[in-house]
Amino acid sequence: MSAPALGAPLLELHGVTRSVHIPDREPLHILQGIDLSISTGDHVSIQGRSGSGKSTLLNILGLLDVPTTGELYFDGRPVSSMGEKQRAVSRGAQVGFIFQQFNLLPGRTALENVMTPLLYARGTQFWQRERLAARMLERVGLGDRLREKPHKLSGGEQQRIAIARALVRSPRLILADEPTGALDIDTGQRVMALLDEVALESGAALVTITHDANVAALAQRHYRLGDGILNAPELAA
Ligand SMILES: Nc1ncnc2c1ncn2[C@@H]1O[C@H](COP(=O)(O)OP(=O)(O)OP(=O)(O)O)[C@@H](O)[C@H]1O
Repeated sequence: MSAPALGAPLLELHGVTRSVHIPDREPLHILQGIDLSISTGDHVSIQGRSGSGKSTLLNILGLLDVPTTGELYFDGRPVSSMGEKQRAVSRGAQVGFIFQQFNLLPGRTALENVMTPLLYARGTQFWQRERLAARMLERVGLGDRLREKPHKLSGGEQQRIAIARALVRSPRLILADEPTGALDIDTGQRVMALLDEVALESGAALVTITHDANVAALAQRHYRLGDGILNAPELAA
């Protein structure tokens, strides 16, 4: 399959809600009718207070969870028509995740960590996994630390390994959940600049979830989530 043109819609949400039912209590309506369109090459940020539903939305965007009502189209395909297995396959091939606490495997080297998503890949990606992982680590400036284990590296370096791991399968969508939350301000800014650059270079869409207004402001479109509703975007200056 050839790569999609930049600017083509990758994710479309129409009236997406998410509610949870807790025994003996009123249902909790976490997301209340989200409309959102994200294209390849976009960098979108979503800012919101703790408990506003950011992780719930991220789980839906990343095919980890499904809307209660409404529809999510991933690459033109309604997610409601996909079974759990199909969602898992699409997620593995098309979505890269970056977390606040890096979530690296502690006993494994930088290279082994970045190779992990390729263990489930098929064809060339599988056979060339060591070369692809080394190339990604070089791209994030860690070409000389391939055999290092995470505990020997700084927070910023660990997050760069996580970026390499998220990008190694050339996903169409990168979801970053508080990517600078465990870093100091300067390191966080450098890591975000790198993430922005490598995402753009790969043609992926980048969605950054953050509490931090400075991190949010790096995106082309900046949304706020509050009371389960997504506001109209603020465009970057
Ligand atoms: N499965 C669940 N059962 C009960 N309540 C839930 C469930 N999932 C989420 N919630 C509640 O829904 C609200 C939104 O949760 P969510 O984790 O999406 O918020 P968030 O914006 O990511 O918060 P934070 O920034 O603190 O991580 C919270 O009040 C949370 O307690």
